[in-house]
Formats: sequence, C-alpha cells, structure tokens
Amino acid sequence: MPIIAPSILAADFAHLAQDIQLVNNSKAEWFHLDVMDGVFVPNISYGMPIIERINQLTDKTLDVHLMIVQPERYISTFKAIGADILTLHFEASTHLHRSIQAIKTEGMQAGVALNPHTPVSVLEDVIADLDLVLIMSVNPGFGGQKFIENTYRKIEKLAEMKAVHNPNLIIEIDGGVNIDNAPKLVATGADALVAGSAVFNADNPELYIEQLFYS
Ligand SMILES: O=C(CO)[C@H](O)[C@H](O)COP(=O)(O)O
Ligand SMILES: [Co+2]
Repeated sequence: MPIIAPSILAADFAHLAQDIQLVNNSKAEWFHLDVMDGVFVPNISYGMPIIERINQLTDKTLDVHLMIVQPERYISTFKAIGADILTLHFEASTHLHRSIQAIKTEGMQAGVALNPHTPVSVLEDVIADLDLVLIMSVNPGFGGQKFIENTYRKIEKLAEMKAVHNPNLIIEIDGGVNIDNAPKLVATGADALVAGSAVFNADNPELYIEQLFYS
C-alpha cells in the first residue's frame, strides 16, 4: 500500500482544524506541508506557526516540502516545530550533501525534491544518504495543476537507482495525483503519493484517501 500524504495547501484555511481532523481519521499516514517563499517559486503559502499548530493536533508524520531559497538556514527551525521529514529542492541547494547531513543530525528524515526538468541522475552521489526523493509531477508553486506524464519515466529510472544504492529509499510523487493516475504510479515504483486538490475537492475526502490507499 502506498503512503498517502494529503497536501494541506488545498485545505480550507478557515476550517483548518476540521480538515486536520479529517486527515487524522483517514488512512493517510502523513501530512504534506508545502512551504513556499515567493522567490524559489512564484507563490507564498504558509509557514512555521501553521505547521507548529498542526503538529499539536496530530500524531501523524509531518512531511515538510520546502520550496524556498537557502533552505539550509531553516533546518533546525523546522525540527523545533515538529517536522519529521524535511525535503529541500536540489535546485535550491548549493551544498546539498552538507544540508542532507544537517537534516539527519537534527534527527529528521532527509528528502530531496526534483523539479520536472531535473533528471534523477543528479542524485547518484547522494542517493545512499537519503531517506526520500520527491519527484515533482507539476512545476512547483501551485496546487491543482495537470500531472506531467514524463514522471513515469523518472520513477522507472529512480527505482533502478534505488535497487542498486538504497533499497529503503521512499519515492514520493507530488502534483496532480488522483485516483486515475495513482495505480500506475504505484505500479511504476511510487511509495508515497501527495494529493491536495483531488482529496480536498472530493465530495468525501476520507473515502477518496481510502481509494488512493488501495491503488
Ligand atoms: O508541492 C506542491 C506544489 O508545489 C503540492 O504539494 C502539490 O501541488 C499538491 O497539490 P495538487 O495535488 O493539487 O497538485
Ligand atoms: Co509539495
């Protein structure tokens, strides 16, 4: 079964506690939390106070996706507010190896995210140190975008690298995931599926999460 990570970006911020409870009651194992700075991506989402509050309202894993420049500046801050998995972008990280080690030293799981144009091969020399690779299946910055079909090819290649270098690596797919593409994503090698708009726009989000879980 894949790990389902509903993206809170698509939640109703006027009724956030209700949407957190919905995820708590569902088969989702993780909360996916998108932090955008308006510089690395052309959008600003939410930051530390929201994540800190969500951490107080759940026992589930907090999967934090940083879409910010100089993410290394905030590693200890995200640990302090409850992040369990901290994923930063390859494209935003000059000293990626050092940042991965810093995340692990803080006691979090370390992830690296790749934009749609970035080949998985760039991770060859750090893949053994990683807990997770997040493949962006849309261009980062916004929810509700159309899934990019080339993602399957990237999962295949990453799954080959995983088999050789790091069998425990989690392959996470983020963007445009829904119940139509989820089965093929899982069959191709995805271990974790992020879904925002598909979940929170569903008539019954809890049931939708269950359908994704049984993909
Ligand atoms: O990182 C992200 C955007 O940059 C989000 O996690 C992603 O877009 C999820 O939203 P949706 O499922 O609506 O595509
Ligand atoms: Co994300």
